[in-house]
Amino acid sequence: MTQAPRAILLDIEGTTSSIAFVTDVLFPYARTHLRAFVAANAGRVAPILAQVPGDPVETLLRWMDEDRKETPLKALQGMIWAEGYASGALQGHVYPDTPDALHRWQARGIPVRIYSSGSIEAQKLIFGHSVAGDLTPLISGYFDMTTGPKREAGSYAAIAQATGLAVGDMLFVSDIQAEVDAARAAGMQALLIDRDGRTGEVSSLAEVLP
Ligand SMILES: CSCCC(=O)C(=O)COP(=O)(O)O
Ligand SMILES: [Mg+2]
Repeated sequence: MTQAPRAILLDIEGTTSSIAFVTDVLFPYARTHLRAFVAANAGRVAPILAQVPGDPVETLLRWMDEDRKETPLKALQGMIWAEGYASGALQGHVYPDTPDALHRWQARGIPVRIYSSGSIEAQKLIFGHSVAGDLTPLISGYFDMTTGPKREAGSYAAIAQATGLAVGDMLFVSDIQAEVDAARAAGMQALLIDRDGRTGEVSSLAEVLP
């Protein structure tokens, strides 16, 4: 029998927040502001651009078109979004059941952590400036691709080790089957969420440890 999870690990895009917010709002915002941001912040972005082959800006634009989960791209997107959130141009989308679930799990003493392709800075921004207010006090930790790719079992083992929990005590929720499969291959509990209610094991976080 599967034991009750002692901690929860959540994906963002398609899980806590809508895919449309990421693809139709966040990604275009970063694309539109990339050139001006790089020009205005040459010193700050130099270490990031040094990790990008070829003409860095052209490569970053191509990576954006291909939705590549490259660490330098994710770092730069996070820096550009920071300005958007600070100015009020961006507000992080979360489904209404997301803050409800975070409060419910906190009341039960179940810590919640995030694992997303977005940089840790970008993760803190979407929850810190969300449509439901600042949700960061309800989140115990953040993991991004610097821990490892989301479709590799080793990443989930590394997250469990970093949190000091047995991997089987954690429950991961994601809208991507390959991520759920990787978590299960590591021995983590996992649930596939489909916000459209078609193919997932759940369609809302209200169904996760209700
Ligand atoms: C932190 S919000 C932006 C998410 C992002 O950049 C992305 O590529 C989607 O990542 P996820 O792993 O949450 O599906
Ligand atoms: Mg996702």
